[in-house]
Amino acid sequence: MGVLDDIVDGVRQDLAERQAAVSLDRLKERVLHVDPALDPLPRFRESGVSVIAEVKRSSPSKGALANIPDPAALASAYASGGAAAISVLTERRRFGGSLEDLVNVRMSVDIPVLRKDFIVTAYQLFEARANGADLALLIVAALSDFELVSLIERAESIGLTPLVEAHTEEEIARAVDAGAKIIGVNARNLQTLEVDPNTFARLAPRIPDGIVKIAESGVRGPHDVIELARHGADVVLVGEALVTGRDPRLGVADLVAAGAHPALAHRA
Ligand SMILES: O=C(O)c1ccccc1NCC(=O)[C@H](O)[C@H](O)COP(=O)(O)O
Repeated sequence: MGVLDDIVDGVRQDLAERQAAVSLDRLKERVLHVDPALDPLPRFRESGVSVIAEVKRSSPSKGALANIPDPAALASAYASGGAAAISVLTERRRFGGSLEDLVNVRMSVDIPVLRKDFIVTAYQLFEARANGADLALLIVAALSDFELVSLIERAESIGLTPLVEAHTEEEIARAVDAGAKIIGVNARNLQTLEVDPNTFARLAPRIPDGIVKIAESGVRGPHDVIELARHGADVVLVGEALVTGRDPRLGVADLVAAGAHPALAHRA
């Protein structure tokens, strides 16, 4: 069993417990009363590279990364540094996250918030929206074509914007065919955990114009942002470099400044 399958297995076990505690009908009711979702697309389509800054405590590849006692304070710092959105890892077993983190971050910022998790059922989408998420991650490698299409449709029907993640040429094609409006190219192979920094440059030309292109994983600093922008990235999603860096606000501000560099005005 690869790492991704192992993670999804644990996610399904935790999910069964939550489903036993809170019915889908109860979640649907909560979704009706939550504030409308924010649309991230206009910001992602602005000139310059947008930054999605991640709340990430630990990971399967690196173990413990950062003690984050107050995710809301971290998210506020990211927002004041100019982040376009916040990513919150809500998976518990391998990333140390929770839906509580999502709620706390939601209450602390007025920019879009992504639920970054291993979503395999509509129930998790309702959970995401009920707890204030504006976007939800859908990982192509974890889903059949039928599941991907139906989860995209379900997400959109409740106001969530799906970020569809791919790591290979074939997964990009599946994401495009499923109707993704935002595709994240993850440089990390989720079965082996290896990060190949050339993944975005190799796969971005496969993504049709009009679809927002996000470069995910392994972004270490401003130089990487400039390189990814040259290859057509609209957005970068950064976790480890920010949570292990010296100052989250300045860390984001440096990435935003790199992505706004005038030399990138005519980027691919
Ligand atoms: O980060 C991991 O080790 C990981 C392993 C298996 C599945 C997902 C994983 N990470 C989730 C992410 O996609 C990253 O947190 C995100 O792209 C940010 O990456 P980084 O900037 O390299 O922390």
